[in-house]
Amino acid sequence: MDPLPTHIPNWWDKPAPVTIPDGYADFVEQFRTLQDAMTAAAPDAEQTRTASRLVAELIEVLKQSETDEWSQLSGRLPVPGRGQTLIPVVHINSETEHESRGTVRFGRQFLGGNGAAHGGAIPLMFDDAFGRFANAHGRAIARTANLHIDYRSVTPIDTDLTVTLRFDREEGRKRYVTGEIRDGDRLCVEASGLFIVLKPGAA
Ligand SMILES: CCCCCCCC(=O)SCCNC(=O)CCNC(=O)[C@H](O)C(C)(C)COP(=O)(O)OP(=O)(O)OC[C@H]1O[C@@H](n2cnc3c(N)ncnc32)[C@H](O)[C@@H]1OP(=O)(O)O
Repeated sequence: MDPLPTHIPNWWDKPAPVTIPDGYADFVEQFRTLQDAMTAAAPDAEQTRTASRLVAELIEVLKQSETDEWSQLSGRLPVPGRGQTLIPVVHINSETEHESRGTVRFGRQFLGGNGAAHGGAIPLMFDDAFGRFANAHGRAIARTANLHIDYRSVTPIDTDLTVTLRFDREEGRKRYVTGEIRDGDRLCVEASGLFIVLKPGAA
Protein backbone atom coordinates (compact mmCIF):
# COMPACT_ATOMS: atom_id res chain seq x y z
CA MET A 1 0.00 0.00 0.00
CA ASP A 2 1.39 3.40 -0.99
CA PRO A 3 1.83 5.98 1.75
CA LEU A 4 -0.40 8.98 1.15
CA PRO A 5 1.37 12.24 0.26
CA THR A 6 1.93 14.43 3.29
CA HIS A 7 0.47 17.46 1.55
CA ILE A 8 -1.72 17.82 -1.52
CA PRO A 9 -1.19 21.35 -2.78
CA ASN A 10 -4.12 23.22 -4.15
CA TRP A 11 -3.64 26.35 -6.16
CA TRP A 12 -5.33 29.21 -4.30
CA ASP A 13 -5.45 27.10 -1.14
CA LYS A 14 -8.86 25.63 -1.87
CA PRO A 15 -9.48 22.51 0.22
CA ALA A 16 -9.47 19.15 -1.55
CA PRO A 17 -12.78 17.29 -1.46
CA VAL A 18 -12.76 14.81 1.39
CA THR A 19 -15.82 12.77 0.53
CA ILE A 20 -14.90 10.08 -1.95
CA PRO A 21 -17.81 7.81 -2.88
CA ASP A 22 -17.38 4.07 -2.35
CA GLY A 23 -15.95 2.51 -5.48
CA TYR A 24 -14.70 5.78 -7.00
CA ALA A 25 -11.00 4.82 -6.76
CA ASP A 26 -11.81 1.48 -8.43
CA PHE A 27 -13.68 3.37 -11.17
CA VAL A 28 -10.56 5.50 -11.81
CA GLU A 29 -8.49 2.31 -12.19
CA GLN A 30 -11.12 0.86 -14.55
CA PHE A 31 -11.00 4.04 -16.60
CA ARG A 32 -7.21 3.72 -16.98
CA THR A 33 -7.69 0.08 -18.00
CA LEU A 34 -10.30 1.25 -20.53
CA GLN A 35 -7.76 3.63 -22.09
CA ASP A 36 -5.18 0.81 -22.29
CA ALA A 37 -7.78 -1.56 -23.79
CA MET A 38 -8.88 1.08 -26.31
CA THR A 39 -5.28 1.56 -27.46
CA ALA A 40 -4.62 -2.18 -27.72
CA ALA A 41 -7.87 -3.07 -29.55
CA ALA A 42 -8.62 -3.58 -33.22
CA PRO A 43 -12.43 -3.99 -33.00
CA ASP A 44 -14.57 -5.07 -35.94
CA ALA A 45 -17.62 -3.01 -37.00
CA GLU A 46 -20.02 -4.67 -34.55
CA GLN A 47 -17.60 -4.38 -31.63
CA THR A 48 -17.03 -0.72 -32.54
CA ARG A 49 -20.80 -0.04 -32.50
CA THR A 50 -21.20 -1.78 -29.12
CA ALA A 51 -18.24 0.01 -27.56
CA SER A 52 -19.40 3.35 -28.93
CA ARG A 53 -22.90 2.86 -27.48
CA LEU A 54 -21.49 1.93 -24.05
CA VAL A 55 -19.14 4.93 -24.00
CA ALA A 56 -22.04 7.21 -24.99
CA GLU A 57 -23.99 5.81 -21.99
CA LEU A 58 -20.98 6.38 -19.72
CA ILE A 59 -20.68 10.00 -20.86
CA GLU A 60 -24.38 10.56 -20.11
CA VAL A 61 -24.00 9.13 -16.57
CA LEU A 62 -20.93 11.26 -15.79
CA LYS A 63 -22.49 14.44 -17.21
CA GLN A 64 -25.25 14.14 -14.60
CA SER A 65 -22.72 15.16 -11.91
CA GLU A 66 -20.71 17.72 -13.93
CA THR A 67 -19.35 20.37 -11.57
CA ASP A 68 -16.70 23.09 -11.22
CA GLU A 69 -12.94 22.64 -10.80
CA TRP A 70 -13.08 22.90 -7.01
CA SER A 71 -15.71 20.19 -6.58
CA GLN A 72 -14.52 17.67 -9.17
CA LEU A 73 -12.81 14.55 -7.84
CA SER A 74 -10.41 13.87 -10.73
CA GLY A 75 -6.93 15.18 -10.00
CA ARG A 76 -7.70 16.02 -6.40
CA LEU A 77 -7.78 12.71 -4.52
CA PRO A 78 -5.14 12.00 -1.83
CA VAL A 79 -4.05 8.78 -3.56
CA PRO A 80 -1.27 7.97 -6.06
CA GLY A 81 -2.19 9.54 -9.40
CA ARG A 82 -4.68 11.85 -7.63
CA GLY A 83 -7.48 10.22 -9.59
CA GLN A 84 -6.18 11.96 -12.75
CA THR A 85 -6.62 9.48 -15.61
CA LEU A 86 -4.42 11.33 -18.14
CA ILE A 87 -1.16 11.17 -16.20
CA PRO A 88 1.08 8.09 -15.66
CA VAL A 89 0.76 7.12 -11.97
CA VAL A 90 3.89 7.36 -9.81
CA HIS A 91 3.69 5.12 -6.73
CA ILE A 92 5.88 6.57 -4.00
CA ASN A 93 7.78 4.04 -1.89
CA SER A 94 9.80 6.44 0.25
CA GLU A 95 10.10 10.18 0.55
CA THR A 96 12.00 12.79 2.52
CA GLU A 97 12.03 16.56 2.05
CA HIS A 98 15.01 16.10 -0.30
CA GLU A 99 14.37 12.88 -2.21
CA SER A 100 11.39 10.87 -3.42
CA ARG A 101 11.63 7.29 -4.70
CA GLY A 102 8.94 5.30 -6.39
CA THR A 103 7.84 3.35 -9.44
CA VAL A 104 5.91 4.07 -12.60
CA ARG A 105 4.46 1.79 -15.26
CA PHE A 106 3.52 3.35 -18.59
CA GLY A 107 0.44 1.43 -19.77
CA ARG A 108 -0.43 0.64 -23.40
CA GLN A 109 -2.22 4.01 -23.73
CA PHE A 110 1.22 5.70 -23.46
CA LEU A 111 2.74 3.76 -26.38
CA GLY A 112 4.77 5.91 -28.74
CA GLY A 113 5.95 3.13 -31.03
CA ASN A 114 7.78 -0.18 -31.11
CA GLY A 115 7.30 -0.84 -27.38
CA ALA A 116 8.61 2.57 -26.28
CA ALA A 117 6.69 5.10 -24.19
CA HIS A 118 5.57 8.24 -26.05
CA GLY A 119 8.08 11.08 -25.72
CA GLY A 120 5.30 13.41 -24.56
CA ALA A 121 4.09 11.10 -21.78
CA ILE A 122 7.45 11.34 -20.01
CA PRO A 123 7.49 15.14 -19.42
CA LEU A 124 3.80 14.87 -18.46
CA MET A 125 4.78 12.42 -15.74
CA PHE A 126 7.69 14.59 -14.57
CA ASP A 127 5.70 17.84 -14.53
CA ASP A 128 3.11 16.23 -12.28
CA ALA A 129 5.59 14.35 -10.08
CA PHE A 130 7.94 17.35 -9.76
CA GLY A 131 4.95 19.63 -9.18
CA ARG A 132 3.65 17.52 -6.32
CA PHE A 133 7.11 17.07 -4.76
CA ALA A 134 8.23 20.71 -5.19
CA ASN A 135 5.04 21.77 -3.39
CA ALA A 136 5.08 19.07 -0.69
CA HIS A 137 6.42 19.15 2.87
CA GLY A 138 4.75 22.43 3.73
CA ARG A 139 6.46 24.42 0.96
CA ALA A 140 4.64 27.46 -0.47
CA ILE A 141 2.90 27.00 -3.81
CA ALA A 142 5.13 27.11 -6.90
CA ARG A 143 4.44 26.60 -10.60
CA THR A 144 6.59 25.00 -13.30
CA ALA A 145 8.71 27.64 -15.07
CA ASN A 146 10.69 25.15 -17.14
CA LEU A 147 11.17 21.44 -17.63
CA HIS A 148 14.10 19.76 -19.37
CA ILE A 149 14.06 16.12 -20.50
CA ASP A 150 16.99 14.01 -21.77
CA TYR A 151 15.88 10.72 -23.33
CA ARG A 152 18.96 8.61 -22.55
CA SER A 153 17.55 5.27 -23.75
CA VAL A 154 14.19 3.76 -24.67
CA THR A 155 11.56 3.80 -21.90
CA PRO A 156 9.54 0.58 -22.26
CA ILE A 157 5.78 0.42 -21.70
CA ASP A 158 4.15 -2.28 -19.52
CA THR A 159 7.27 -2.46 -17.32
CA ASP A 160 7.75 -1.42 -13.69
CA LEU A 161 10.35 1.35 -13.75
CA THR A 162 12.01 3.18 -10.88
CA VAL A 163 11.58 6.93 -10.49
CA THR A 164 13.81 9.16 -8.36
CA LEU A 165 13.14 12.86 -7.72
CA ARG A 166 15.54 15.17 -5.92
CA PHE A 167 14.94 18.60 -4.43
CA ASP A 168 18.34 20.04 -5.35
CA ARG A 169 18.22 23.58 -4.03
CA GLU A 170 16.16 26.70 -3.40
CA GLU A 171 17.33 30.20 -4.35
CA GLY A 172 14.86 32.86 -3.27
CA ARG A 173 11.59 31.98 -5.05
CA LYS A 174 13.33 29.48 -7.37
CA ARG A 175 13.28 25.75 -6.65
CA TYR A 176 15.45 23.38 -8.66
CA VAL A 177 14.48 19.71 -8.93
CA THR A 178 16.06 16.83 -10.83
CA GLY A 179 14.93 13.29 -11.52
CA GLU A 180 15.43 10.11 -13.45
CA ILE A 181 13.68 6.98 -14.68
CA ARG A 182 15.51 3.64 -14.75
CA ASP A 183 14.65 0.22 -16.12
CA GLY A 184 16.63 -1.88 -13.67
CA ASP A 185 20.14 -0.37 -13.80
CA ARG A 186 19.59 1.14 -17.24
CA LEU A 187 19.10 4.92 -17.28
CA CYS A 188 16.12 5.79 -19.50
CA VAL A 189 15.45 9.46 -18.73
CA GLU A 190 17.07 12.35 -16.89
CA ALA A 191 14.93 15.40 -16.11
CA SER A 192 15.26 18.75 -14.40
CA GLY A 193 12.77 21.42 -13.58
CA LEU A 194 12.56 24.96 -12.25
CA PHE A 195 9.60 25.85 -10.04
CA ILE A 196 8.89 29.44 -9.04
CA VAL A 197 7.04 30.31 -5.87
CA LEU A 198 4.05 32.44 -6.82
CA LYS A 199 4.03 36.11 -5.95
CA PRO A 200 1.36 37.03 -3.40
CA GLY A 201 -1.99 37.17 -5.20
CA ALA A 202 -0.64 35.43 -8.32
CA ALA A 203 -2.52 32.46 -9.72
C1 LIG B 1 -0.73 18.41 -7.08
C2 LIG B 1 0.27 18.30 -8.21
C3 LIG B 1 0.12 19.46 -9.16
C4 LIG B 1 1.05 19.32 -10.31
C5 LIG B 1 1.07 20.58 -11.08
C6 LIG B 1 2.22 20.61 -12.01
C7 LIG B 1 2.77 21.99 -12.06
C8 LIG B 1 2.32 22.72 -13.29
O1 LIG B 1 2.15 22.13 -14.31
S1 LIG B 1 2.03 24.38 -13.24
C9 LIG B 1 1.43 24.70 -14.92
C10 LIG B 1 2.56 25.02 -15.87
N1 LIG B 1 3.21 26.23 -15.50
C11 LIG B 1 2.63 27.43 -15.72
O2 LIG B 1 1.52 27.57 -16.23
C12 LIG B 1 3.44 28.63 -15.30
C13 LIG B 1 3.23 29.82 -16.25
N2 LIG B 1 4.19 30.85 -15.90
C14 LIG B 1 3.97 31.67 -14.85
O3 LIG B 1 2.92 31.62 -14.20
C15 LIG B 1 5.07 32.62 -14.48
O4 LIG B 1 5.92 32.80 -15.59
C16 LIG B 1 5.93 32.09 -13.28
C17 LIG B 1 5.04 31.99 -12.02
C18 LIG B 1 6.55 30.70 -13.57
C19 LIG B 1 7.07 33.05 -13.01
O5 LIG B 1 6.53 34.35 -13.05
P1 LIG B 1 6.94 35.44 -11.95
O6 LIG B 1 6.53 34.99 -10.59
O7 LIG B 1 6.43 36.74 -12.42
O8 LIG B 1 8.52 35.33 -12.03
P2 LIG B 1 9.57 36.51 -12.21
O9 LIG B 1 9.43 37.43 -11.04
O10 LIG B 1 9.51 37.05 -13.59
O11 LIG B 1 10.92 35.67 -12.12
C20 LIG B 1 11.41 35.15 -10.87
C21 LIG B 1 12.77 34.56 -11.16
O12 LIG B 1 12.58 33.34 -11.95
C22 LIG B 1 13.29 33.44 -13.20
N3 LIG B 1 12.45 32.81 -14.21
C23 LIG B 1 11.13 33.00 -14.46
N4 LIG B 1 10.70 32.20 -15.45
C24 LIG B 1 11.78 31.48 -15.83
C25 LIG B 1 11.97 30.47 -16.82
N5 LIG B 1 10.97 30.02 -17.60
N6 LIG B 1 13.21 29.94 -16.95
C26 LIG B 1 14.26 30.37 -16.16
N7 LIG B 1 14.12 31.31 -15.19
C27 LIG B 1 12.89 31.86 -15.05
C28 LIG B 1 13.46 34.95 -13.43
O13 LIG B 1 14.54 35.20 -14.27
C29 LIG B 1 13.68 35.46 -12.03
O14 LIG B 1 15.00 35.18 -11.65
P3 LIG B 1 15.81 36.16 -10.65
O15 LIG B 1 15.01 36.22 -9.36
O16 LIG B 1 17.15 35.53 -10.49
O17 LIG B 1 15.84 37.50 -11.33
